[in-house]
Amino acid sequence: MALTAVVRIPTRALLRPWARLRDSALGWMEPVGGVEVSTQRFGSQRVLVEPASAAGVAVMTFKNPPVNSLSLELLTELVINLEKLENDKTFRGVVLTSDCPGIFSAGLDLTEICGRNPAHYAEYWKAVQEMWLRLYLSNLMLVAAINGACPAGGCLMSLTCDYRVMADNPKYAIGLNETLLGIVAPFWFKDTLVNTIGHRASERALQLGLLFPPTEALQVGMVDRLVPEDQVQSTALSVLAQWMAIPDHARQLTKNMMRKPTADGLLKKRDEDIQNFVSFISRDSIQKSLQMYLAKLRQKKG
Ligand SMILES: CCCCCC/C=C\CC(=O)SCCNC(=O)CCNC(=O)[C@H](O)C(C)(C)COP(=O)(O)OP(=O)(O)OC[C@H]1O[C@@H](n2cnc3c(N)ncnc32)[C@H](O)[C@@H]1OP(=O)(O)O
Repeated sequence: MALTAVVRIPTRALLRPWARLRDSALGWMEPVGGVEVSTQRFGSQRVLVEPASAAGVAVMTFKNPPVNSLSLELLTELVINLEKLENDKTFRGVVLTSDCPGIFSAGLDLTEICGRNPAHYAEYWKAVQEMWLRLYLSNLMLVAAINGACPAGGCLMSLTCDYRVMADNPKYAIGLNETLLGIVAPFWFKDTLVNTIGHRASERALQLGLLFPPTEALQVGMVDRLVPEDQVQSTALSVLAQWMAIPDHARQLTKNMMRKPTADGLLKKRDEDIQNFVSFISRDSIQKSLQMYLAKLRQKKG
């Protein structure tokens, strides 16, 4: 791929995300008898975080209607809230789920990668990388409660989790469908998929941009369990309860041993990956494909 666009990569957003967002984490920590414990709902506008009834577990719910697209704001809030959970040693596990009926996440926000300038593409891609790195290398046990459609970036987010529970509804599908939009899933999307379903299945899924209905997703290993829609979150919580029985230290070291080499692939060339993305996404032909895809989505209603 030609590396033509050279852009300045703004770092302010993700190095100090707190500086950009009004922190609405009221009630995050309450001093009780000199010990700080998390007691109530916190989070931010688009990412709600609620301690579950089981000790040590939180539910992180994405609320970015209509489709939980991964806007820059949502990505930033996700990273902030994850970091808060990581720093609060009372939490060991998190369920990730959606507040948008029938949709886990529609993936990257197409309005962030269409019709903007190179500096914006760079800032946005850095936020996507940051989301992936933080989730993929999280010390917390992460379980995705996939309660709806889960294409592209939404699928990637779920693949960073340690376990995936999906609603058994044939209307929903999950997969990395980038080629259908005329774009190419980056190597770290590919690596995450290969680590989950293996090389041959990934090769086919990525080339064809396959969106798997739940039964097929289970067969190929993209999700770990299917349950009726109203049991997705409770099942995710009971899976976490089983994982909690494993000593954290040993589990965390094992997770890191399994995942660090993949994450290092991106960490070693983050800036190059951003330059690649910016030069690819800025091409006229790619912008035209994305505009046509967005127009088709918008026309669906009309
Ligand atoms: C070298 C690097 C290369 C680049 C690598 C890029 C990597 C990742 C790619 C992505 O993640 S791109 C995003 C891919 N996502 C999709 O293909 C999903 C598209 N959306 C849908 O299929 C459907 O919207 C849905 C999620 C199945 C939901 O269907 P539903 O019928 O409930 O809702 P819609 O009417 O389709 O949509 C409502 C509303 O939302 C807008 N919208 C949908 N998806 C997106 C999105 N990803 N980004 C921004 N906006 C989105 C849709 O246009 C509608 O808008 P309005 O008409 O209400 O204005």
